[in-house]
Amino acid sequence: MCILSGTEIKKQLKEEKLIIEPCDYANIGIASIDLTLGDEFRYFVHHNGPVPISDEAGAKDYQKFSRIMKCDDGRPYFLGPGQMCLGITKERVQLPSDLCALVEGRSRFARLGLSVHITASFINPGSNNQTVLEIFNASSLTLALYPGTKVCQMIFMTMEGQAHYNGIFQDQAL
Ligand SMILES: Nc1ccn([C@H]2C[C@H](O)[C@@H](COP(=O)(O)OP(=O)(O)OP(=O)(O)O)O2)c(=O)n1
Repeated sequence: MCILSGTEIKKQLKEEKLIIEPCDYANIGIASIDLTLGDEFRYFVHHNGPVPISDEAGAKDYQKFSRIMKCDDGRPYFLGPGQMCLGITKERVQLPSDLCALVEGRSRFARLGLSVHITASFINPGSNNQTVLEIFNASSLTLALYPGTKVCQMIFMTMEGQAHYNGIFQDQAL
């Protein structure tokens, strides 16, 4: 396994091996690219009874217990202490079959208690989608999430062998 440097990320983007849309080259760091927060958030609503965690749970199951809020015109989404919501990156990332990726937070926001995923950091080779973020506020403060913020970073790794994701989250919406 090898992590791509910023220079290698730019090279693969120029060769259109790796596709990120829209792509701002200024967001490429020394070994990752920052991705920005889209303007839709999914929050959970009260539900009577337990929600099953089982292999039969489909991609749409969590949507039954939730609602979408759109935050346009520069308005933030307010995430209270201990609350969780789903967000989605503005960028669509298309990985070739010999690259996989990790989505991770940025240190400056982690220090404020913001987690951009809850134990789901892995992006499969061949994935082609906007990344859904399982955002959690671990602090005692209310956090204001602004669409367009470079909220997370993606790290790219080469595969030993090739594989192509074609699962339920391919081409997903929030
Ligand atoms: N924070 C994350 C993590 C993953 N994904 C997307 C990209 C991954 O390629 C895809 C599948 O991820 P997992 O394999 O972790 O998910 P599941 O095991 O639930 O789904 P599947 O059965 O399709 O593998 O979901 C995402 O949008 N946001």
